[in-house]
Amino acid sequence: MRPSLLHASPFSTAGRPASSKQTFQAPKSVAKQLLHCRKWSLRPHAPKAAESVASTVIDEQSLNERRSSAAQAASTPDSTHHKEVRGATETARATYNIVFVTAEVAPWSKTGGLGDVCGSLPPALAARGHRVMVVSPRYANYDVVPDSKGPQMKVSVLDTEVGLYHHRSKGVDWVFVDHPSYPRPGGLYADAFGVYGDNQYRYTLLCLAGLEAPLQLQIEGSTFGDDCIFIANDWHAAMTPVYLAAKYRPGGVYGNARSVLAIHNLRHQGVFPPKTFATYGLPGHWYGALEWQYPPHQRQGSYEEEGRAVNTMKGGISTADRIVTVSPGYAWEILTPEGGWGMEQMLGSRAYALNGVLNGIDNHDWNPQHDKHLAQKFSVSNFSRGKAANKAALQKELDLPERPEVPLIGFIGRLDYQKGADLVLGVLPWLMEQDVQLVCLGTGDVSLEAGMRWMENTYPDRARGWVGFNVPMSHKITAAADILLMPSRFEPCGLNQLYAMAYGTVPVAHATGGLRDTVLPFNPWDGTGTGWTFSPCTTDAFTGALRNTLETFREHPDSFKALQQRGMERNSTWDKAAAEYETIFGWAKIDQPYCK
Ligand SMILES: Nc1ncnc2c1ncn2[C@@H]1O[C@H](COP(=O)(O)OP(=O)(O)O[C@H]2O[C@H](CO)[C@@H](O)[C@H](O)[C@H]2O)[C@@H](O)[C@H]1O
Repeated sequence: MRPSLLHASPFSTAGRPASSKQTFQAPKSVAKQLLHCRKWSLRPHAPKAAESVASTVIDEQSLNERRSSAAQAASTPDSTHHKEVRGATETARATYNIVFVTAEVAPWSKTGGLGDVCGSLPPALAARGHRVMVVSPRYANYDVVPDSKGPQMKVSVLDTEVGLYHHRSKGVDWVFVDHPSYPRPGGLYADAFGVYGDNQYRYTLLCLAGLEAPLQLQIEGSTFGDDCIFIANDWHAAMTPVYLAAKYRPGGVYGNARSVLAIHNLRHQGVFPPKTFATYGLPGHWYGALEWQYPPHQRQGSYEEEGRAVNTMKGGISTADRIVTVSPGYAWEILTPEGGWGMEQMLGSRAYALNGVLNGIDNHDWNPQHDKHLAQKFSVSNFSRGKAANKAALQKELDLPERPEVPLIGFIGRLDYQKGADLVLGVLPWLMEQDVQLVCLGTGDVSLEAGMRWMENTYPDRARGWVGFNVPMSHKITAAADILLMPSRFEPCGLNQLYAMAYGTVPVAHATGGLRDTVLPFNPWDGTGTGWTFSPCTTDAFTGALRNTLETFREHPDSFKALQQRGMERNSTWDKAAAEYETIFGWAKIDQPYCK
């Protein structure tokens, strides 16, 4: 029986459209006020005295210790410059201590692309000579960190204590934050009853642990020190730049550090009732940096009070030194009312600090030459045979007629508004008349899950709707399919089209965000392109693109094969993105901290 798992969606809260009354306190003026309140605590009572327990409370003694350990760390080889010889010219490339703070990291935790990126960009940066740490929750007893050893250290944050488990692989220091609130029988962020009520608390702990780990965790004889670049990923980590600006810098720590807010999806902003501001332990005058005012027609009532809320993503946008999104196209779209989810004006005010860097893909996990999930591995030199073997294996596994000549179409993704699964159901009646096979894998919205089951029941000889989150199956579909559907309404980058192209599968995608940046439309006249794009995002436009795709598949097999080959030859490695991130870190270091 096929699993019907309730997939945890990464929504703590939905993002909402623009406010006409934004109340944002200019960070620089805040910084001036903060000069007068350097000593303050995140919690009213004193830290625990136990030696192994470090504290986030900043007092003069701990400040001095931190200053000296930062100076010590600065003298370790990792934070010095190293030289790279390029031909006859010797150039110095700065290396950085980089700290990712993220709610998920593959292979340990993943509900979507955030996990993939945070599992594969850090090793790419480490391979370029940087010292890299990734701080993420320990949702389960990961086997890389045996329980018997216990956490390497404990740190006091807010009103509690978290353990830090360290594991080193791929040149990266993976730090898992241990706290009773992380492991849950449901998903990472939600269960059958909805999103967890304490997500704000859980991810505040993560941000603070992410700021403490570089200062306190001894790794191979030294800490990362306080000259770091923090990459705060999405709303879960967006309080990292806020704390850096409101708590650490005014306390004399992390003066040389910089923060980068990485926006993978602006729709999810981490919105909570205004009264919860008190739980952050921030001085009252920082409320304005987080406050968000919704106009009456956009209020949902669940989080706001008279339209007011604290919005963690807004806090990140208003305090981070730099902002990065996961494609250049999306960096532009979030400055528009259509793509900004209410943040377009805030982001517009920071446009000079905003860049788009296209995601790469993990060249080992998502490589048809090494993929352990495939019935037959293949490369660009033998992809026709390899894909045919994988197609036959998938048809057999899913009990579909084993027909090599029929176009096999795939869809993989969250079943929600963003991914346009409803558009797949919308084109279904037409598509099912075209003698094709369709295999969908996804989970999310209950009505769309029901739609998938209805599809399979209605077209048992040509459609399969697998409701669940299944990584091996996603690899098998990507390898076996001839065509992959990505009718996303918006797509900050999108990884499935990149995986598809690397596996010789031709994407048919809505021309939006990262999809427009990566899927070059097929041009039959000059033989260029790697797929089909369509716009507007309607079933008619989608049908038109699919009609062209199927006609090319059937009537012009050589053109289709050339399309597949061009996709496989496309360079999607992380190295290019890692180099672009380096440039941005350099810009961040040249500038003064945005909030100090
Ligand atoms: N049912 C299922 N079973 C198994 N695997 C499944 C699955 N559903 C999805 N996946 C996998 O999850 C990942 C989803 O990647 P996307 O790029 O679509 O990310 P997502 O929208 O979550 O993330 C956000 O962040 C990423 C990373 O920056 C951006 O690319 C993206 O546009 C943005 O919305 C892929 O690896 C996919 O194969």
